[in-house]
Amino acid sequence: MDAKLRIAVVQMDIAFGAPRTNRDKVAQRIEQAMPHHPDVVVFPELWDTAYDLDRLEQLADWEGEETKAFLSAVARDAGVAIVAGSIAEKRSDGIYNTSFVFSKKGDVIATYRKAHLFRPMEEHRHFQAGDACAVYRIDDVPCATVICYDVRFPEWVRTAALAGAQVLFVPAQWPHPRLNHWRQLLIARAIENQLYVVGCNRVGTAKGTSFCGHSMVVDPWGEIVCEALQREEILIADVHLDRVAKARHAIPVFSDRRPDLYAR
Ligand SMILES: NC(=O)CCC(=O)C(=O)O
Repeated sequence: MDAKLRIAVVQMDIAFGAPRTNRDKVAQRIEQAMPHHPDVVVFPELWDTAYDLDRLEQLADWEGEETKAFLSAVARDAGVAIVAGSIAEKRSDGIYNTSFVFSKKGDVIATYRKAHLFRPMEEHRHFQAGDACAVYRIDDVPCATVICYDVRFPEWVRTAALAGAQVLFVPAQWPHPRLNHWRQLLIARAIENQLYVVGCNRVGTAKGTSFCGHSMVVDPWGEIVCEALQREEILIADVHLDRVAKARHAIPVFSDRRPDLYAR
């Protein structure tokens, strides 16, 4: 049987350094998405604090406790899974750019910490890098998350694909003037790994940086299923796993790989 997921991609502006305001907005957006009956709702990168890096120490959520309490209740009450973009998570060894995933029952089913820190935006001065790929299941569909700059690393996305992911979520705060990179990279990762890619970017400006939106869902053949403009929007898309199987059957990239030839 064709496994299917209905995904709501929430493209939104993020209030700078204001987690409470942003939490309220996230709850509102879930309410707005629910009449479309999504199985999963996805949010952008650092939707709680934005890039308020100077105040990150005071704003970061200790072990994600507040975020988990909040989103676990929202997911359970609404009966929807949540790929919670990412938040600033404080831990004993530093602050991480962390994505939690919640099941429809409100359980935390995955934790992914951004592995590649984006130096042009000073991430390396404020965050610790994660070092583990996370593959998880939403309604039996194998999914993975990478965060924004991570998508520039084909080896990392391949790691998730080899671990079984068939839907890849990419929460982001991707700015101009690299809209073209954002779009092309999402499409390239979908084609080369023959999986769905769900990019969820923010819009708005912060400290003179303008974020380019254009969240999109790309199918395993590299076709754009839907794409947002540069404004607040909720995209709704159905992903069908039989399309992953068909693409992989038509061009057997995974069985034709030659890892013996590839540099590490
Ligand atoms: N938040 C980020 O990781 C930004 C990545 C980015 O802009 C890029 O060009 O890569």
